[in-house]
Amino acid sequence: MDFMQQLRNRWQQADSLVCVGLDPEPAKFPAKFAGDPDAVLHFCTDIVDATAEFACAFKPQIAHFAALGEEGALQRVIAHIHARHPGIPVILDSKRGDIGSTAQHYATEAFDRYAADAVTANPYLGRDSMQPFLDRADRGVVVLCRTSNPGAGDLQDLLVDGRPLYQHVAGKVAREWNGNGNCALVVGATWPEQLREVRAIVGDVPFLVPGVGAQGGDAGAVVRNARTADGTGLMISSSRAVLYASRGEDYAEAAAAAAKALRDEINQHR
Ligand SMILES: O=c1ccn([C@@H]2O[C@H](COP(=O)(O)O)[C@@H](O)[C@H]2O)c(=O)[nH]1
Repeated sequence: MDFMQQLRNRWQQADSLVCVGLDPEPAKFPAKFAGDPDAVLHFCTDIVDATAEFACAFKPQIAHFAALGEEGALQRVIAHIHARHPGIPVILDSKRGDIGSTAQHYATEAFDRYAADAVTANPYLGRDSMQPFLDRADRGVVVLCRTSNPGAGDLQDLLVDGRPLYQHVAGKVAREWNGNGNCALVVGATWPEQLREVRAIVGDVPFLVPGVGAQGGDAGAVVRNARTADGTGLMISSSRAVLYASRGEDYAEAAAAAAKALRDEINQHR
């Protein structure tokens, strides 16, 4: 089943728009993982199993694994999600983008090496740099549009033909790059007004929305401004606020409670 169909099914079956981010930081792990050579793998799979019922997607962030030399753990975490929680799509957050011949290898990395269902991608090298991802019609391509960070506007807000650059990205993705229907957009929860504007440009294209939880975005405002007519269209992503809800022995239960609380808060506004 392709990424978009999996996502739609999951929105309905789990009644959830929550994406659980997997950003392992061993210094924040509970004490029981000290001395475990597979701590990253074990912590992440514990979190996955605890939060799966509340998740429409999981989003491992590649730098959090690669910086630790834990690419093997990333592969095994994704394999674990597919085996134990089939139907929950995995978005590899790697923000790739390069000339076409290199981008082809990034697509192979995300979809074949890691078996991700979707990947985040940086559009600023243009259409040819996105083509190897777009051509994988069964996989999702989640294009950076208006990111959640404080400096997002430095470049993304520059006016081009009277409109901010991020609006051009939104229009291009929705009208030119989405021939296979496999595109989504990253729009930060920290920018409710831009969420509303981008939704008006792109119709029902799904949004990956990081920035609730540790970055302070308002989940209710995200939903009110950016849901689609059927009350879906969003993958609202939280990493640290779920992963590190407790550093004690109850870390898995606390993560589950945080994911459930986010799901319930979101659903109040749908
Ligand atoms: O615009 C963006 C794009 C990606 N991210 C990533 O999402 C998570 C956010 O983590 P929190 O702990 O929930 O703040 C992280 O992996 C970022 O690399 C983003 O924050 N903003």
